[in-house]
Amino acid sequence: MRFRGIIVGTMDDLNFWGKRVLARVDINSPMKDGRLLDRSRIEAHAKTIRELHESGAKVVVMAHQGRPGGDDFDHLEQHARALEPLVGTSVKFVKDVTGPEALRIIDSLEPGDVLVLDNVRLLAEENIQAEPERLVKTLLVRELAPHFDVYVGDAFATAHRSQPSVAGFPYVLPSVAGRVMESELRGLSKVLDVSSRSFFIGGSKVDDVVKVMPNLIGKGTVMTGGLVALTFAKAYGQYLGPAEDIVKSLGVEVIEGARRVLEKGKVMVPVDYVVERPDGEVEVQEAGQELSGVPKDVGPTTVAAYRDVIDASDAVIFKGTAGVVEDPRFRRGTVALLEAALKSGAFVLVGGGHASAALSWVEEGLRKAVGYTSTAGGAMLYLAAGLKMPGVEALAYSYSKFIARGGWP
Ligand SMILES: Nc1ncnc2c1ncn2[C@@H]1O[C@H](COP(=O)(O)OP(=O)(O)OP(=O)(O)O)[C@@H](O)[C@H]1O
Ligand SMILES: O=C(O)[C@H](O)COP(=O)(O)O
Repeated sequence: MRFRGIIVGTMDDLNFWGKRVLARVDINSPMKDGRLLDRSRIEAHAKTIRELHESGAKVVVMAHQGRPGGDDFDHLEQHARALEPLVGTSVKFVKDVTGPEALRIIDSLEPGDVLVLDNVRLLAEENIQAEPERLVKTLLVRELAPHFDVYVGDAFATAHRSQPSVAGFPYVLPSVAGRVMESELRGLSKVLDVSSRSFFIGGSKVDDVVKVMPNLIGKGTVMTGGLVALTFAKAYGQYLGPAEDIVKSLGVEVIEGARRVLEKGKVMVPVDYVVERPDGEVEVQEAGQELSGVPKDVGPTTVAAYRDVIDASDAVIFKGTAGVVEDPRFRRGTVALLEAALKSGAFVLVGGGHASAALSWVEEGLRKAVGYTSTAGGAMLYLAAGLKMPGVEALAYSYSKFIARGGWP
């Protein structure tokens, strides 16, 4: 398939019967207290895994959950259990990635078997980002690649990361796009190039947002929520009270990056917050004043201001959440903004694990008005900003090196 001037192979290009397939998917899901809060990514990628199983491949699933040190950093056993009914066969799980136990099971698989490896980010080197020449030298690639015939790159939501599991294997194995990767590339390239659009960008991955924002300024009004909003409020010189330390913990380079974005153009920040006081009580407070607690959602006046922008847009691109949605007390801003977008008649694109999960809290009749739901938040923004996606570039390289030349073993 062609995508923005490059060609990547798809699963239609290969016969998988009896082949050892390493399928990198993105089933990184919202979790709280060790429990999965949402399974939409698992459901999305199950289609790719099921097709490989039914094609008689020996399927090994590689994925991550969370980031080291994060509350949602966990094993993938629950994910393997959740996949089983969706894939239609028993799913093996091994609490290992490149160790002897994993390799023993990989080498013993029969056609149609499915094995899920443990969280690939348990390996320190998976958490680096580097050029392909460095990625192919990692232990992860060197240990696993010899046990496989083909790599299926399905982790579109992680394709903006130049990490070994995402952008290393296609340089040493014949590789094609999985069904999620294929549909996201086809779907998003259609919906991202619309005229009058606005962006709601929230959530906690401020480093990603600050990186792509310079390319979004001028492409539509940007409304912010979550930690992204607090960072830009700080960059505007707002005093955040108890939230000062939270923003400072993101790092000086992130705040400086936000300031550089504001030199290129303005972004909208909340005019009121829902704060959680030290005594646990919740109240709405105006921005800019001495906050009595940590801001954990946007307030009603902000929703009203953002609604005016949304109503004037032909398309609204939604990434991240307005509040700490793991806590039901801080979901109102996100749900209200999603409902405003869905009622506005604009084309609504919702991207990301938590943002897509938030759709489930919107009343069902309204939910149907969503124009496109992407498994990716950050990666979708990279695409909207026209930035390179290492995971897609790697698949394009593999197509030219292996697939196009009939290099399929
Ligand atoms: N004010 C806030 N303070 C702290 N965390 C916040 C705040 N608002 C939102 N968050 C956190 O942001 C996270 C959701 O943002 P995130 O950027 O991960 O969105 P996403 O839709 O999952 O996109 P992606 O797919 O890129 O991860 C949630 O875990 C939520 O708790
Ligand atoms: O949820 C996501 O955005 C993807 O799984 C990538 O996760 P990351 O931002 O921790 O790399």
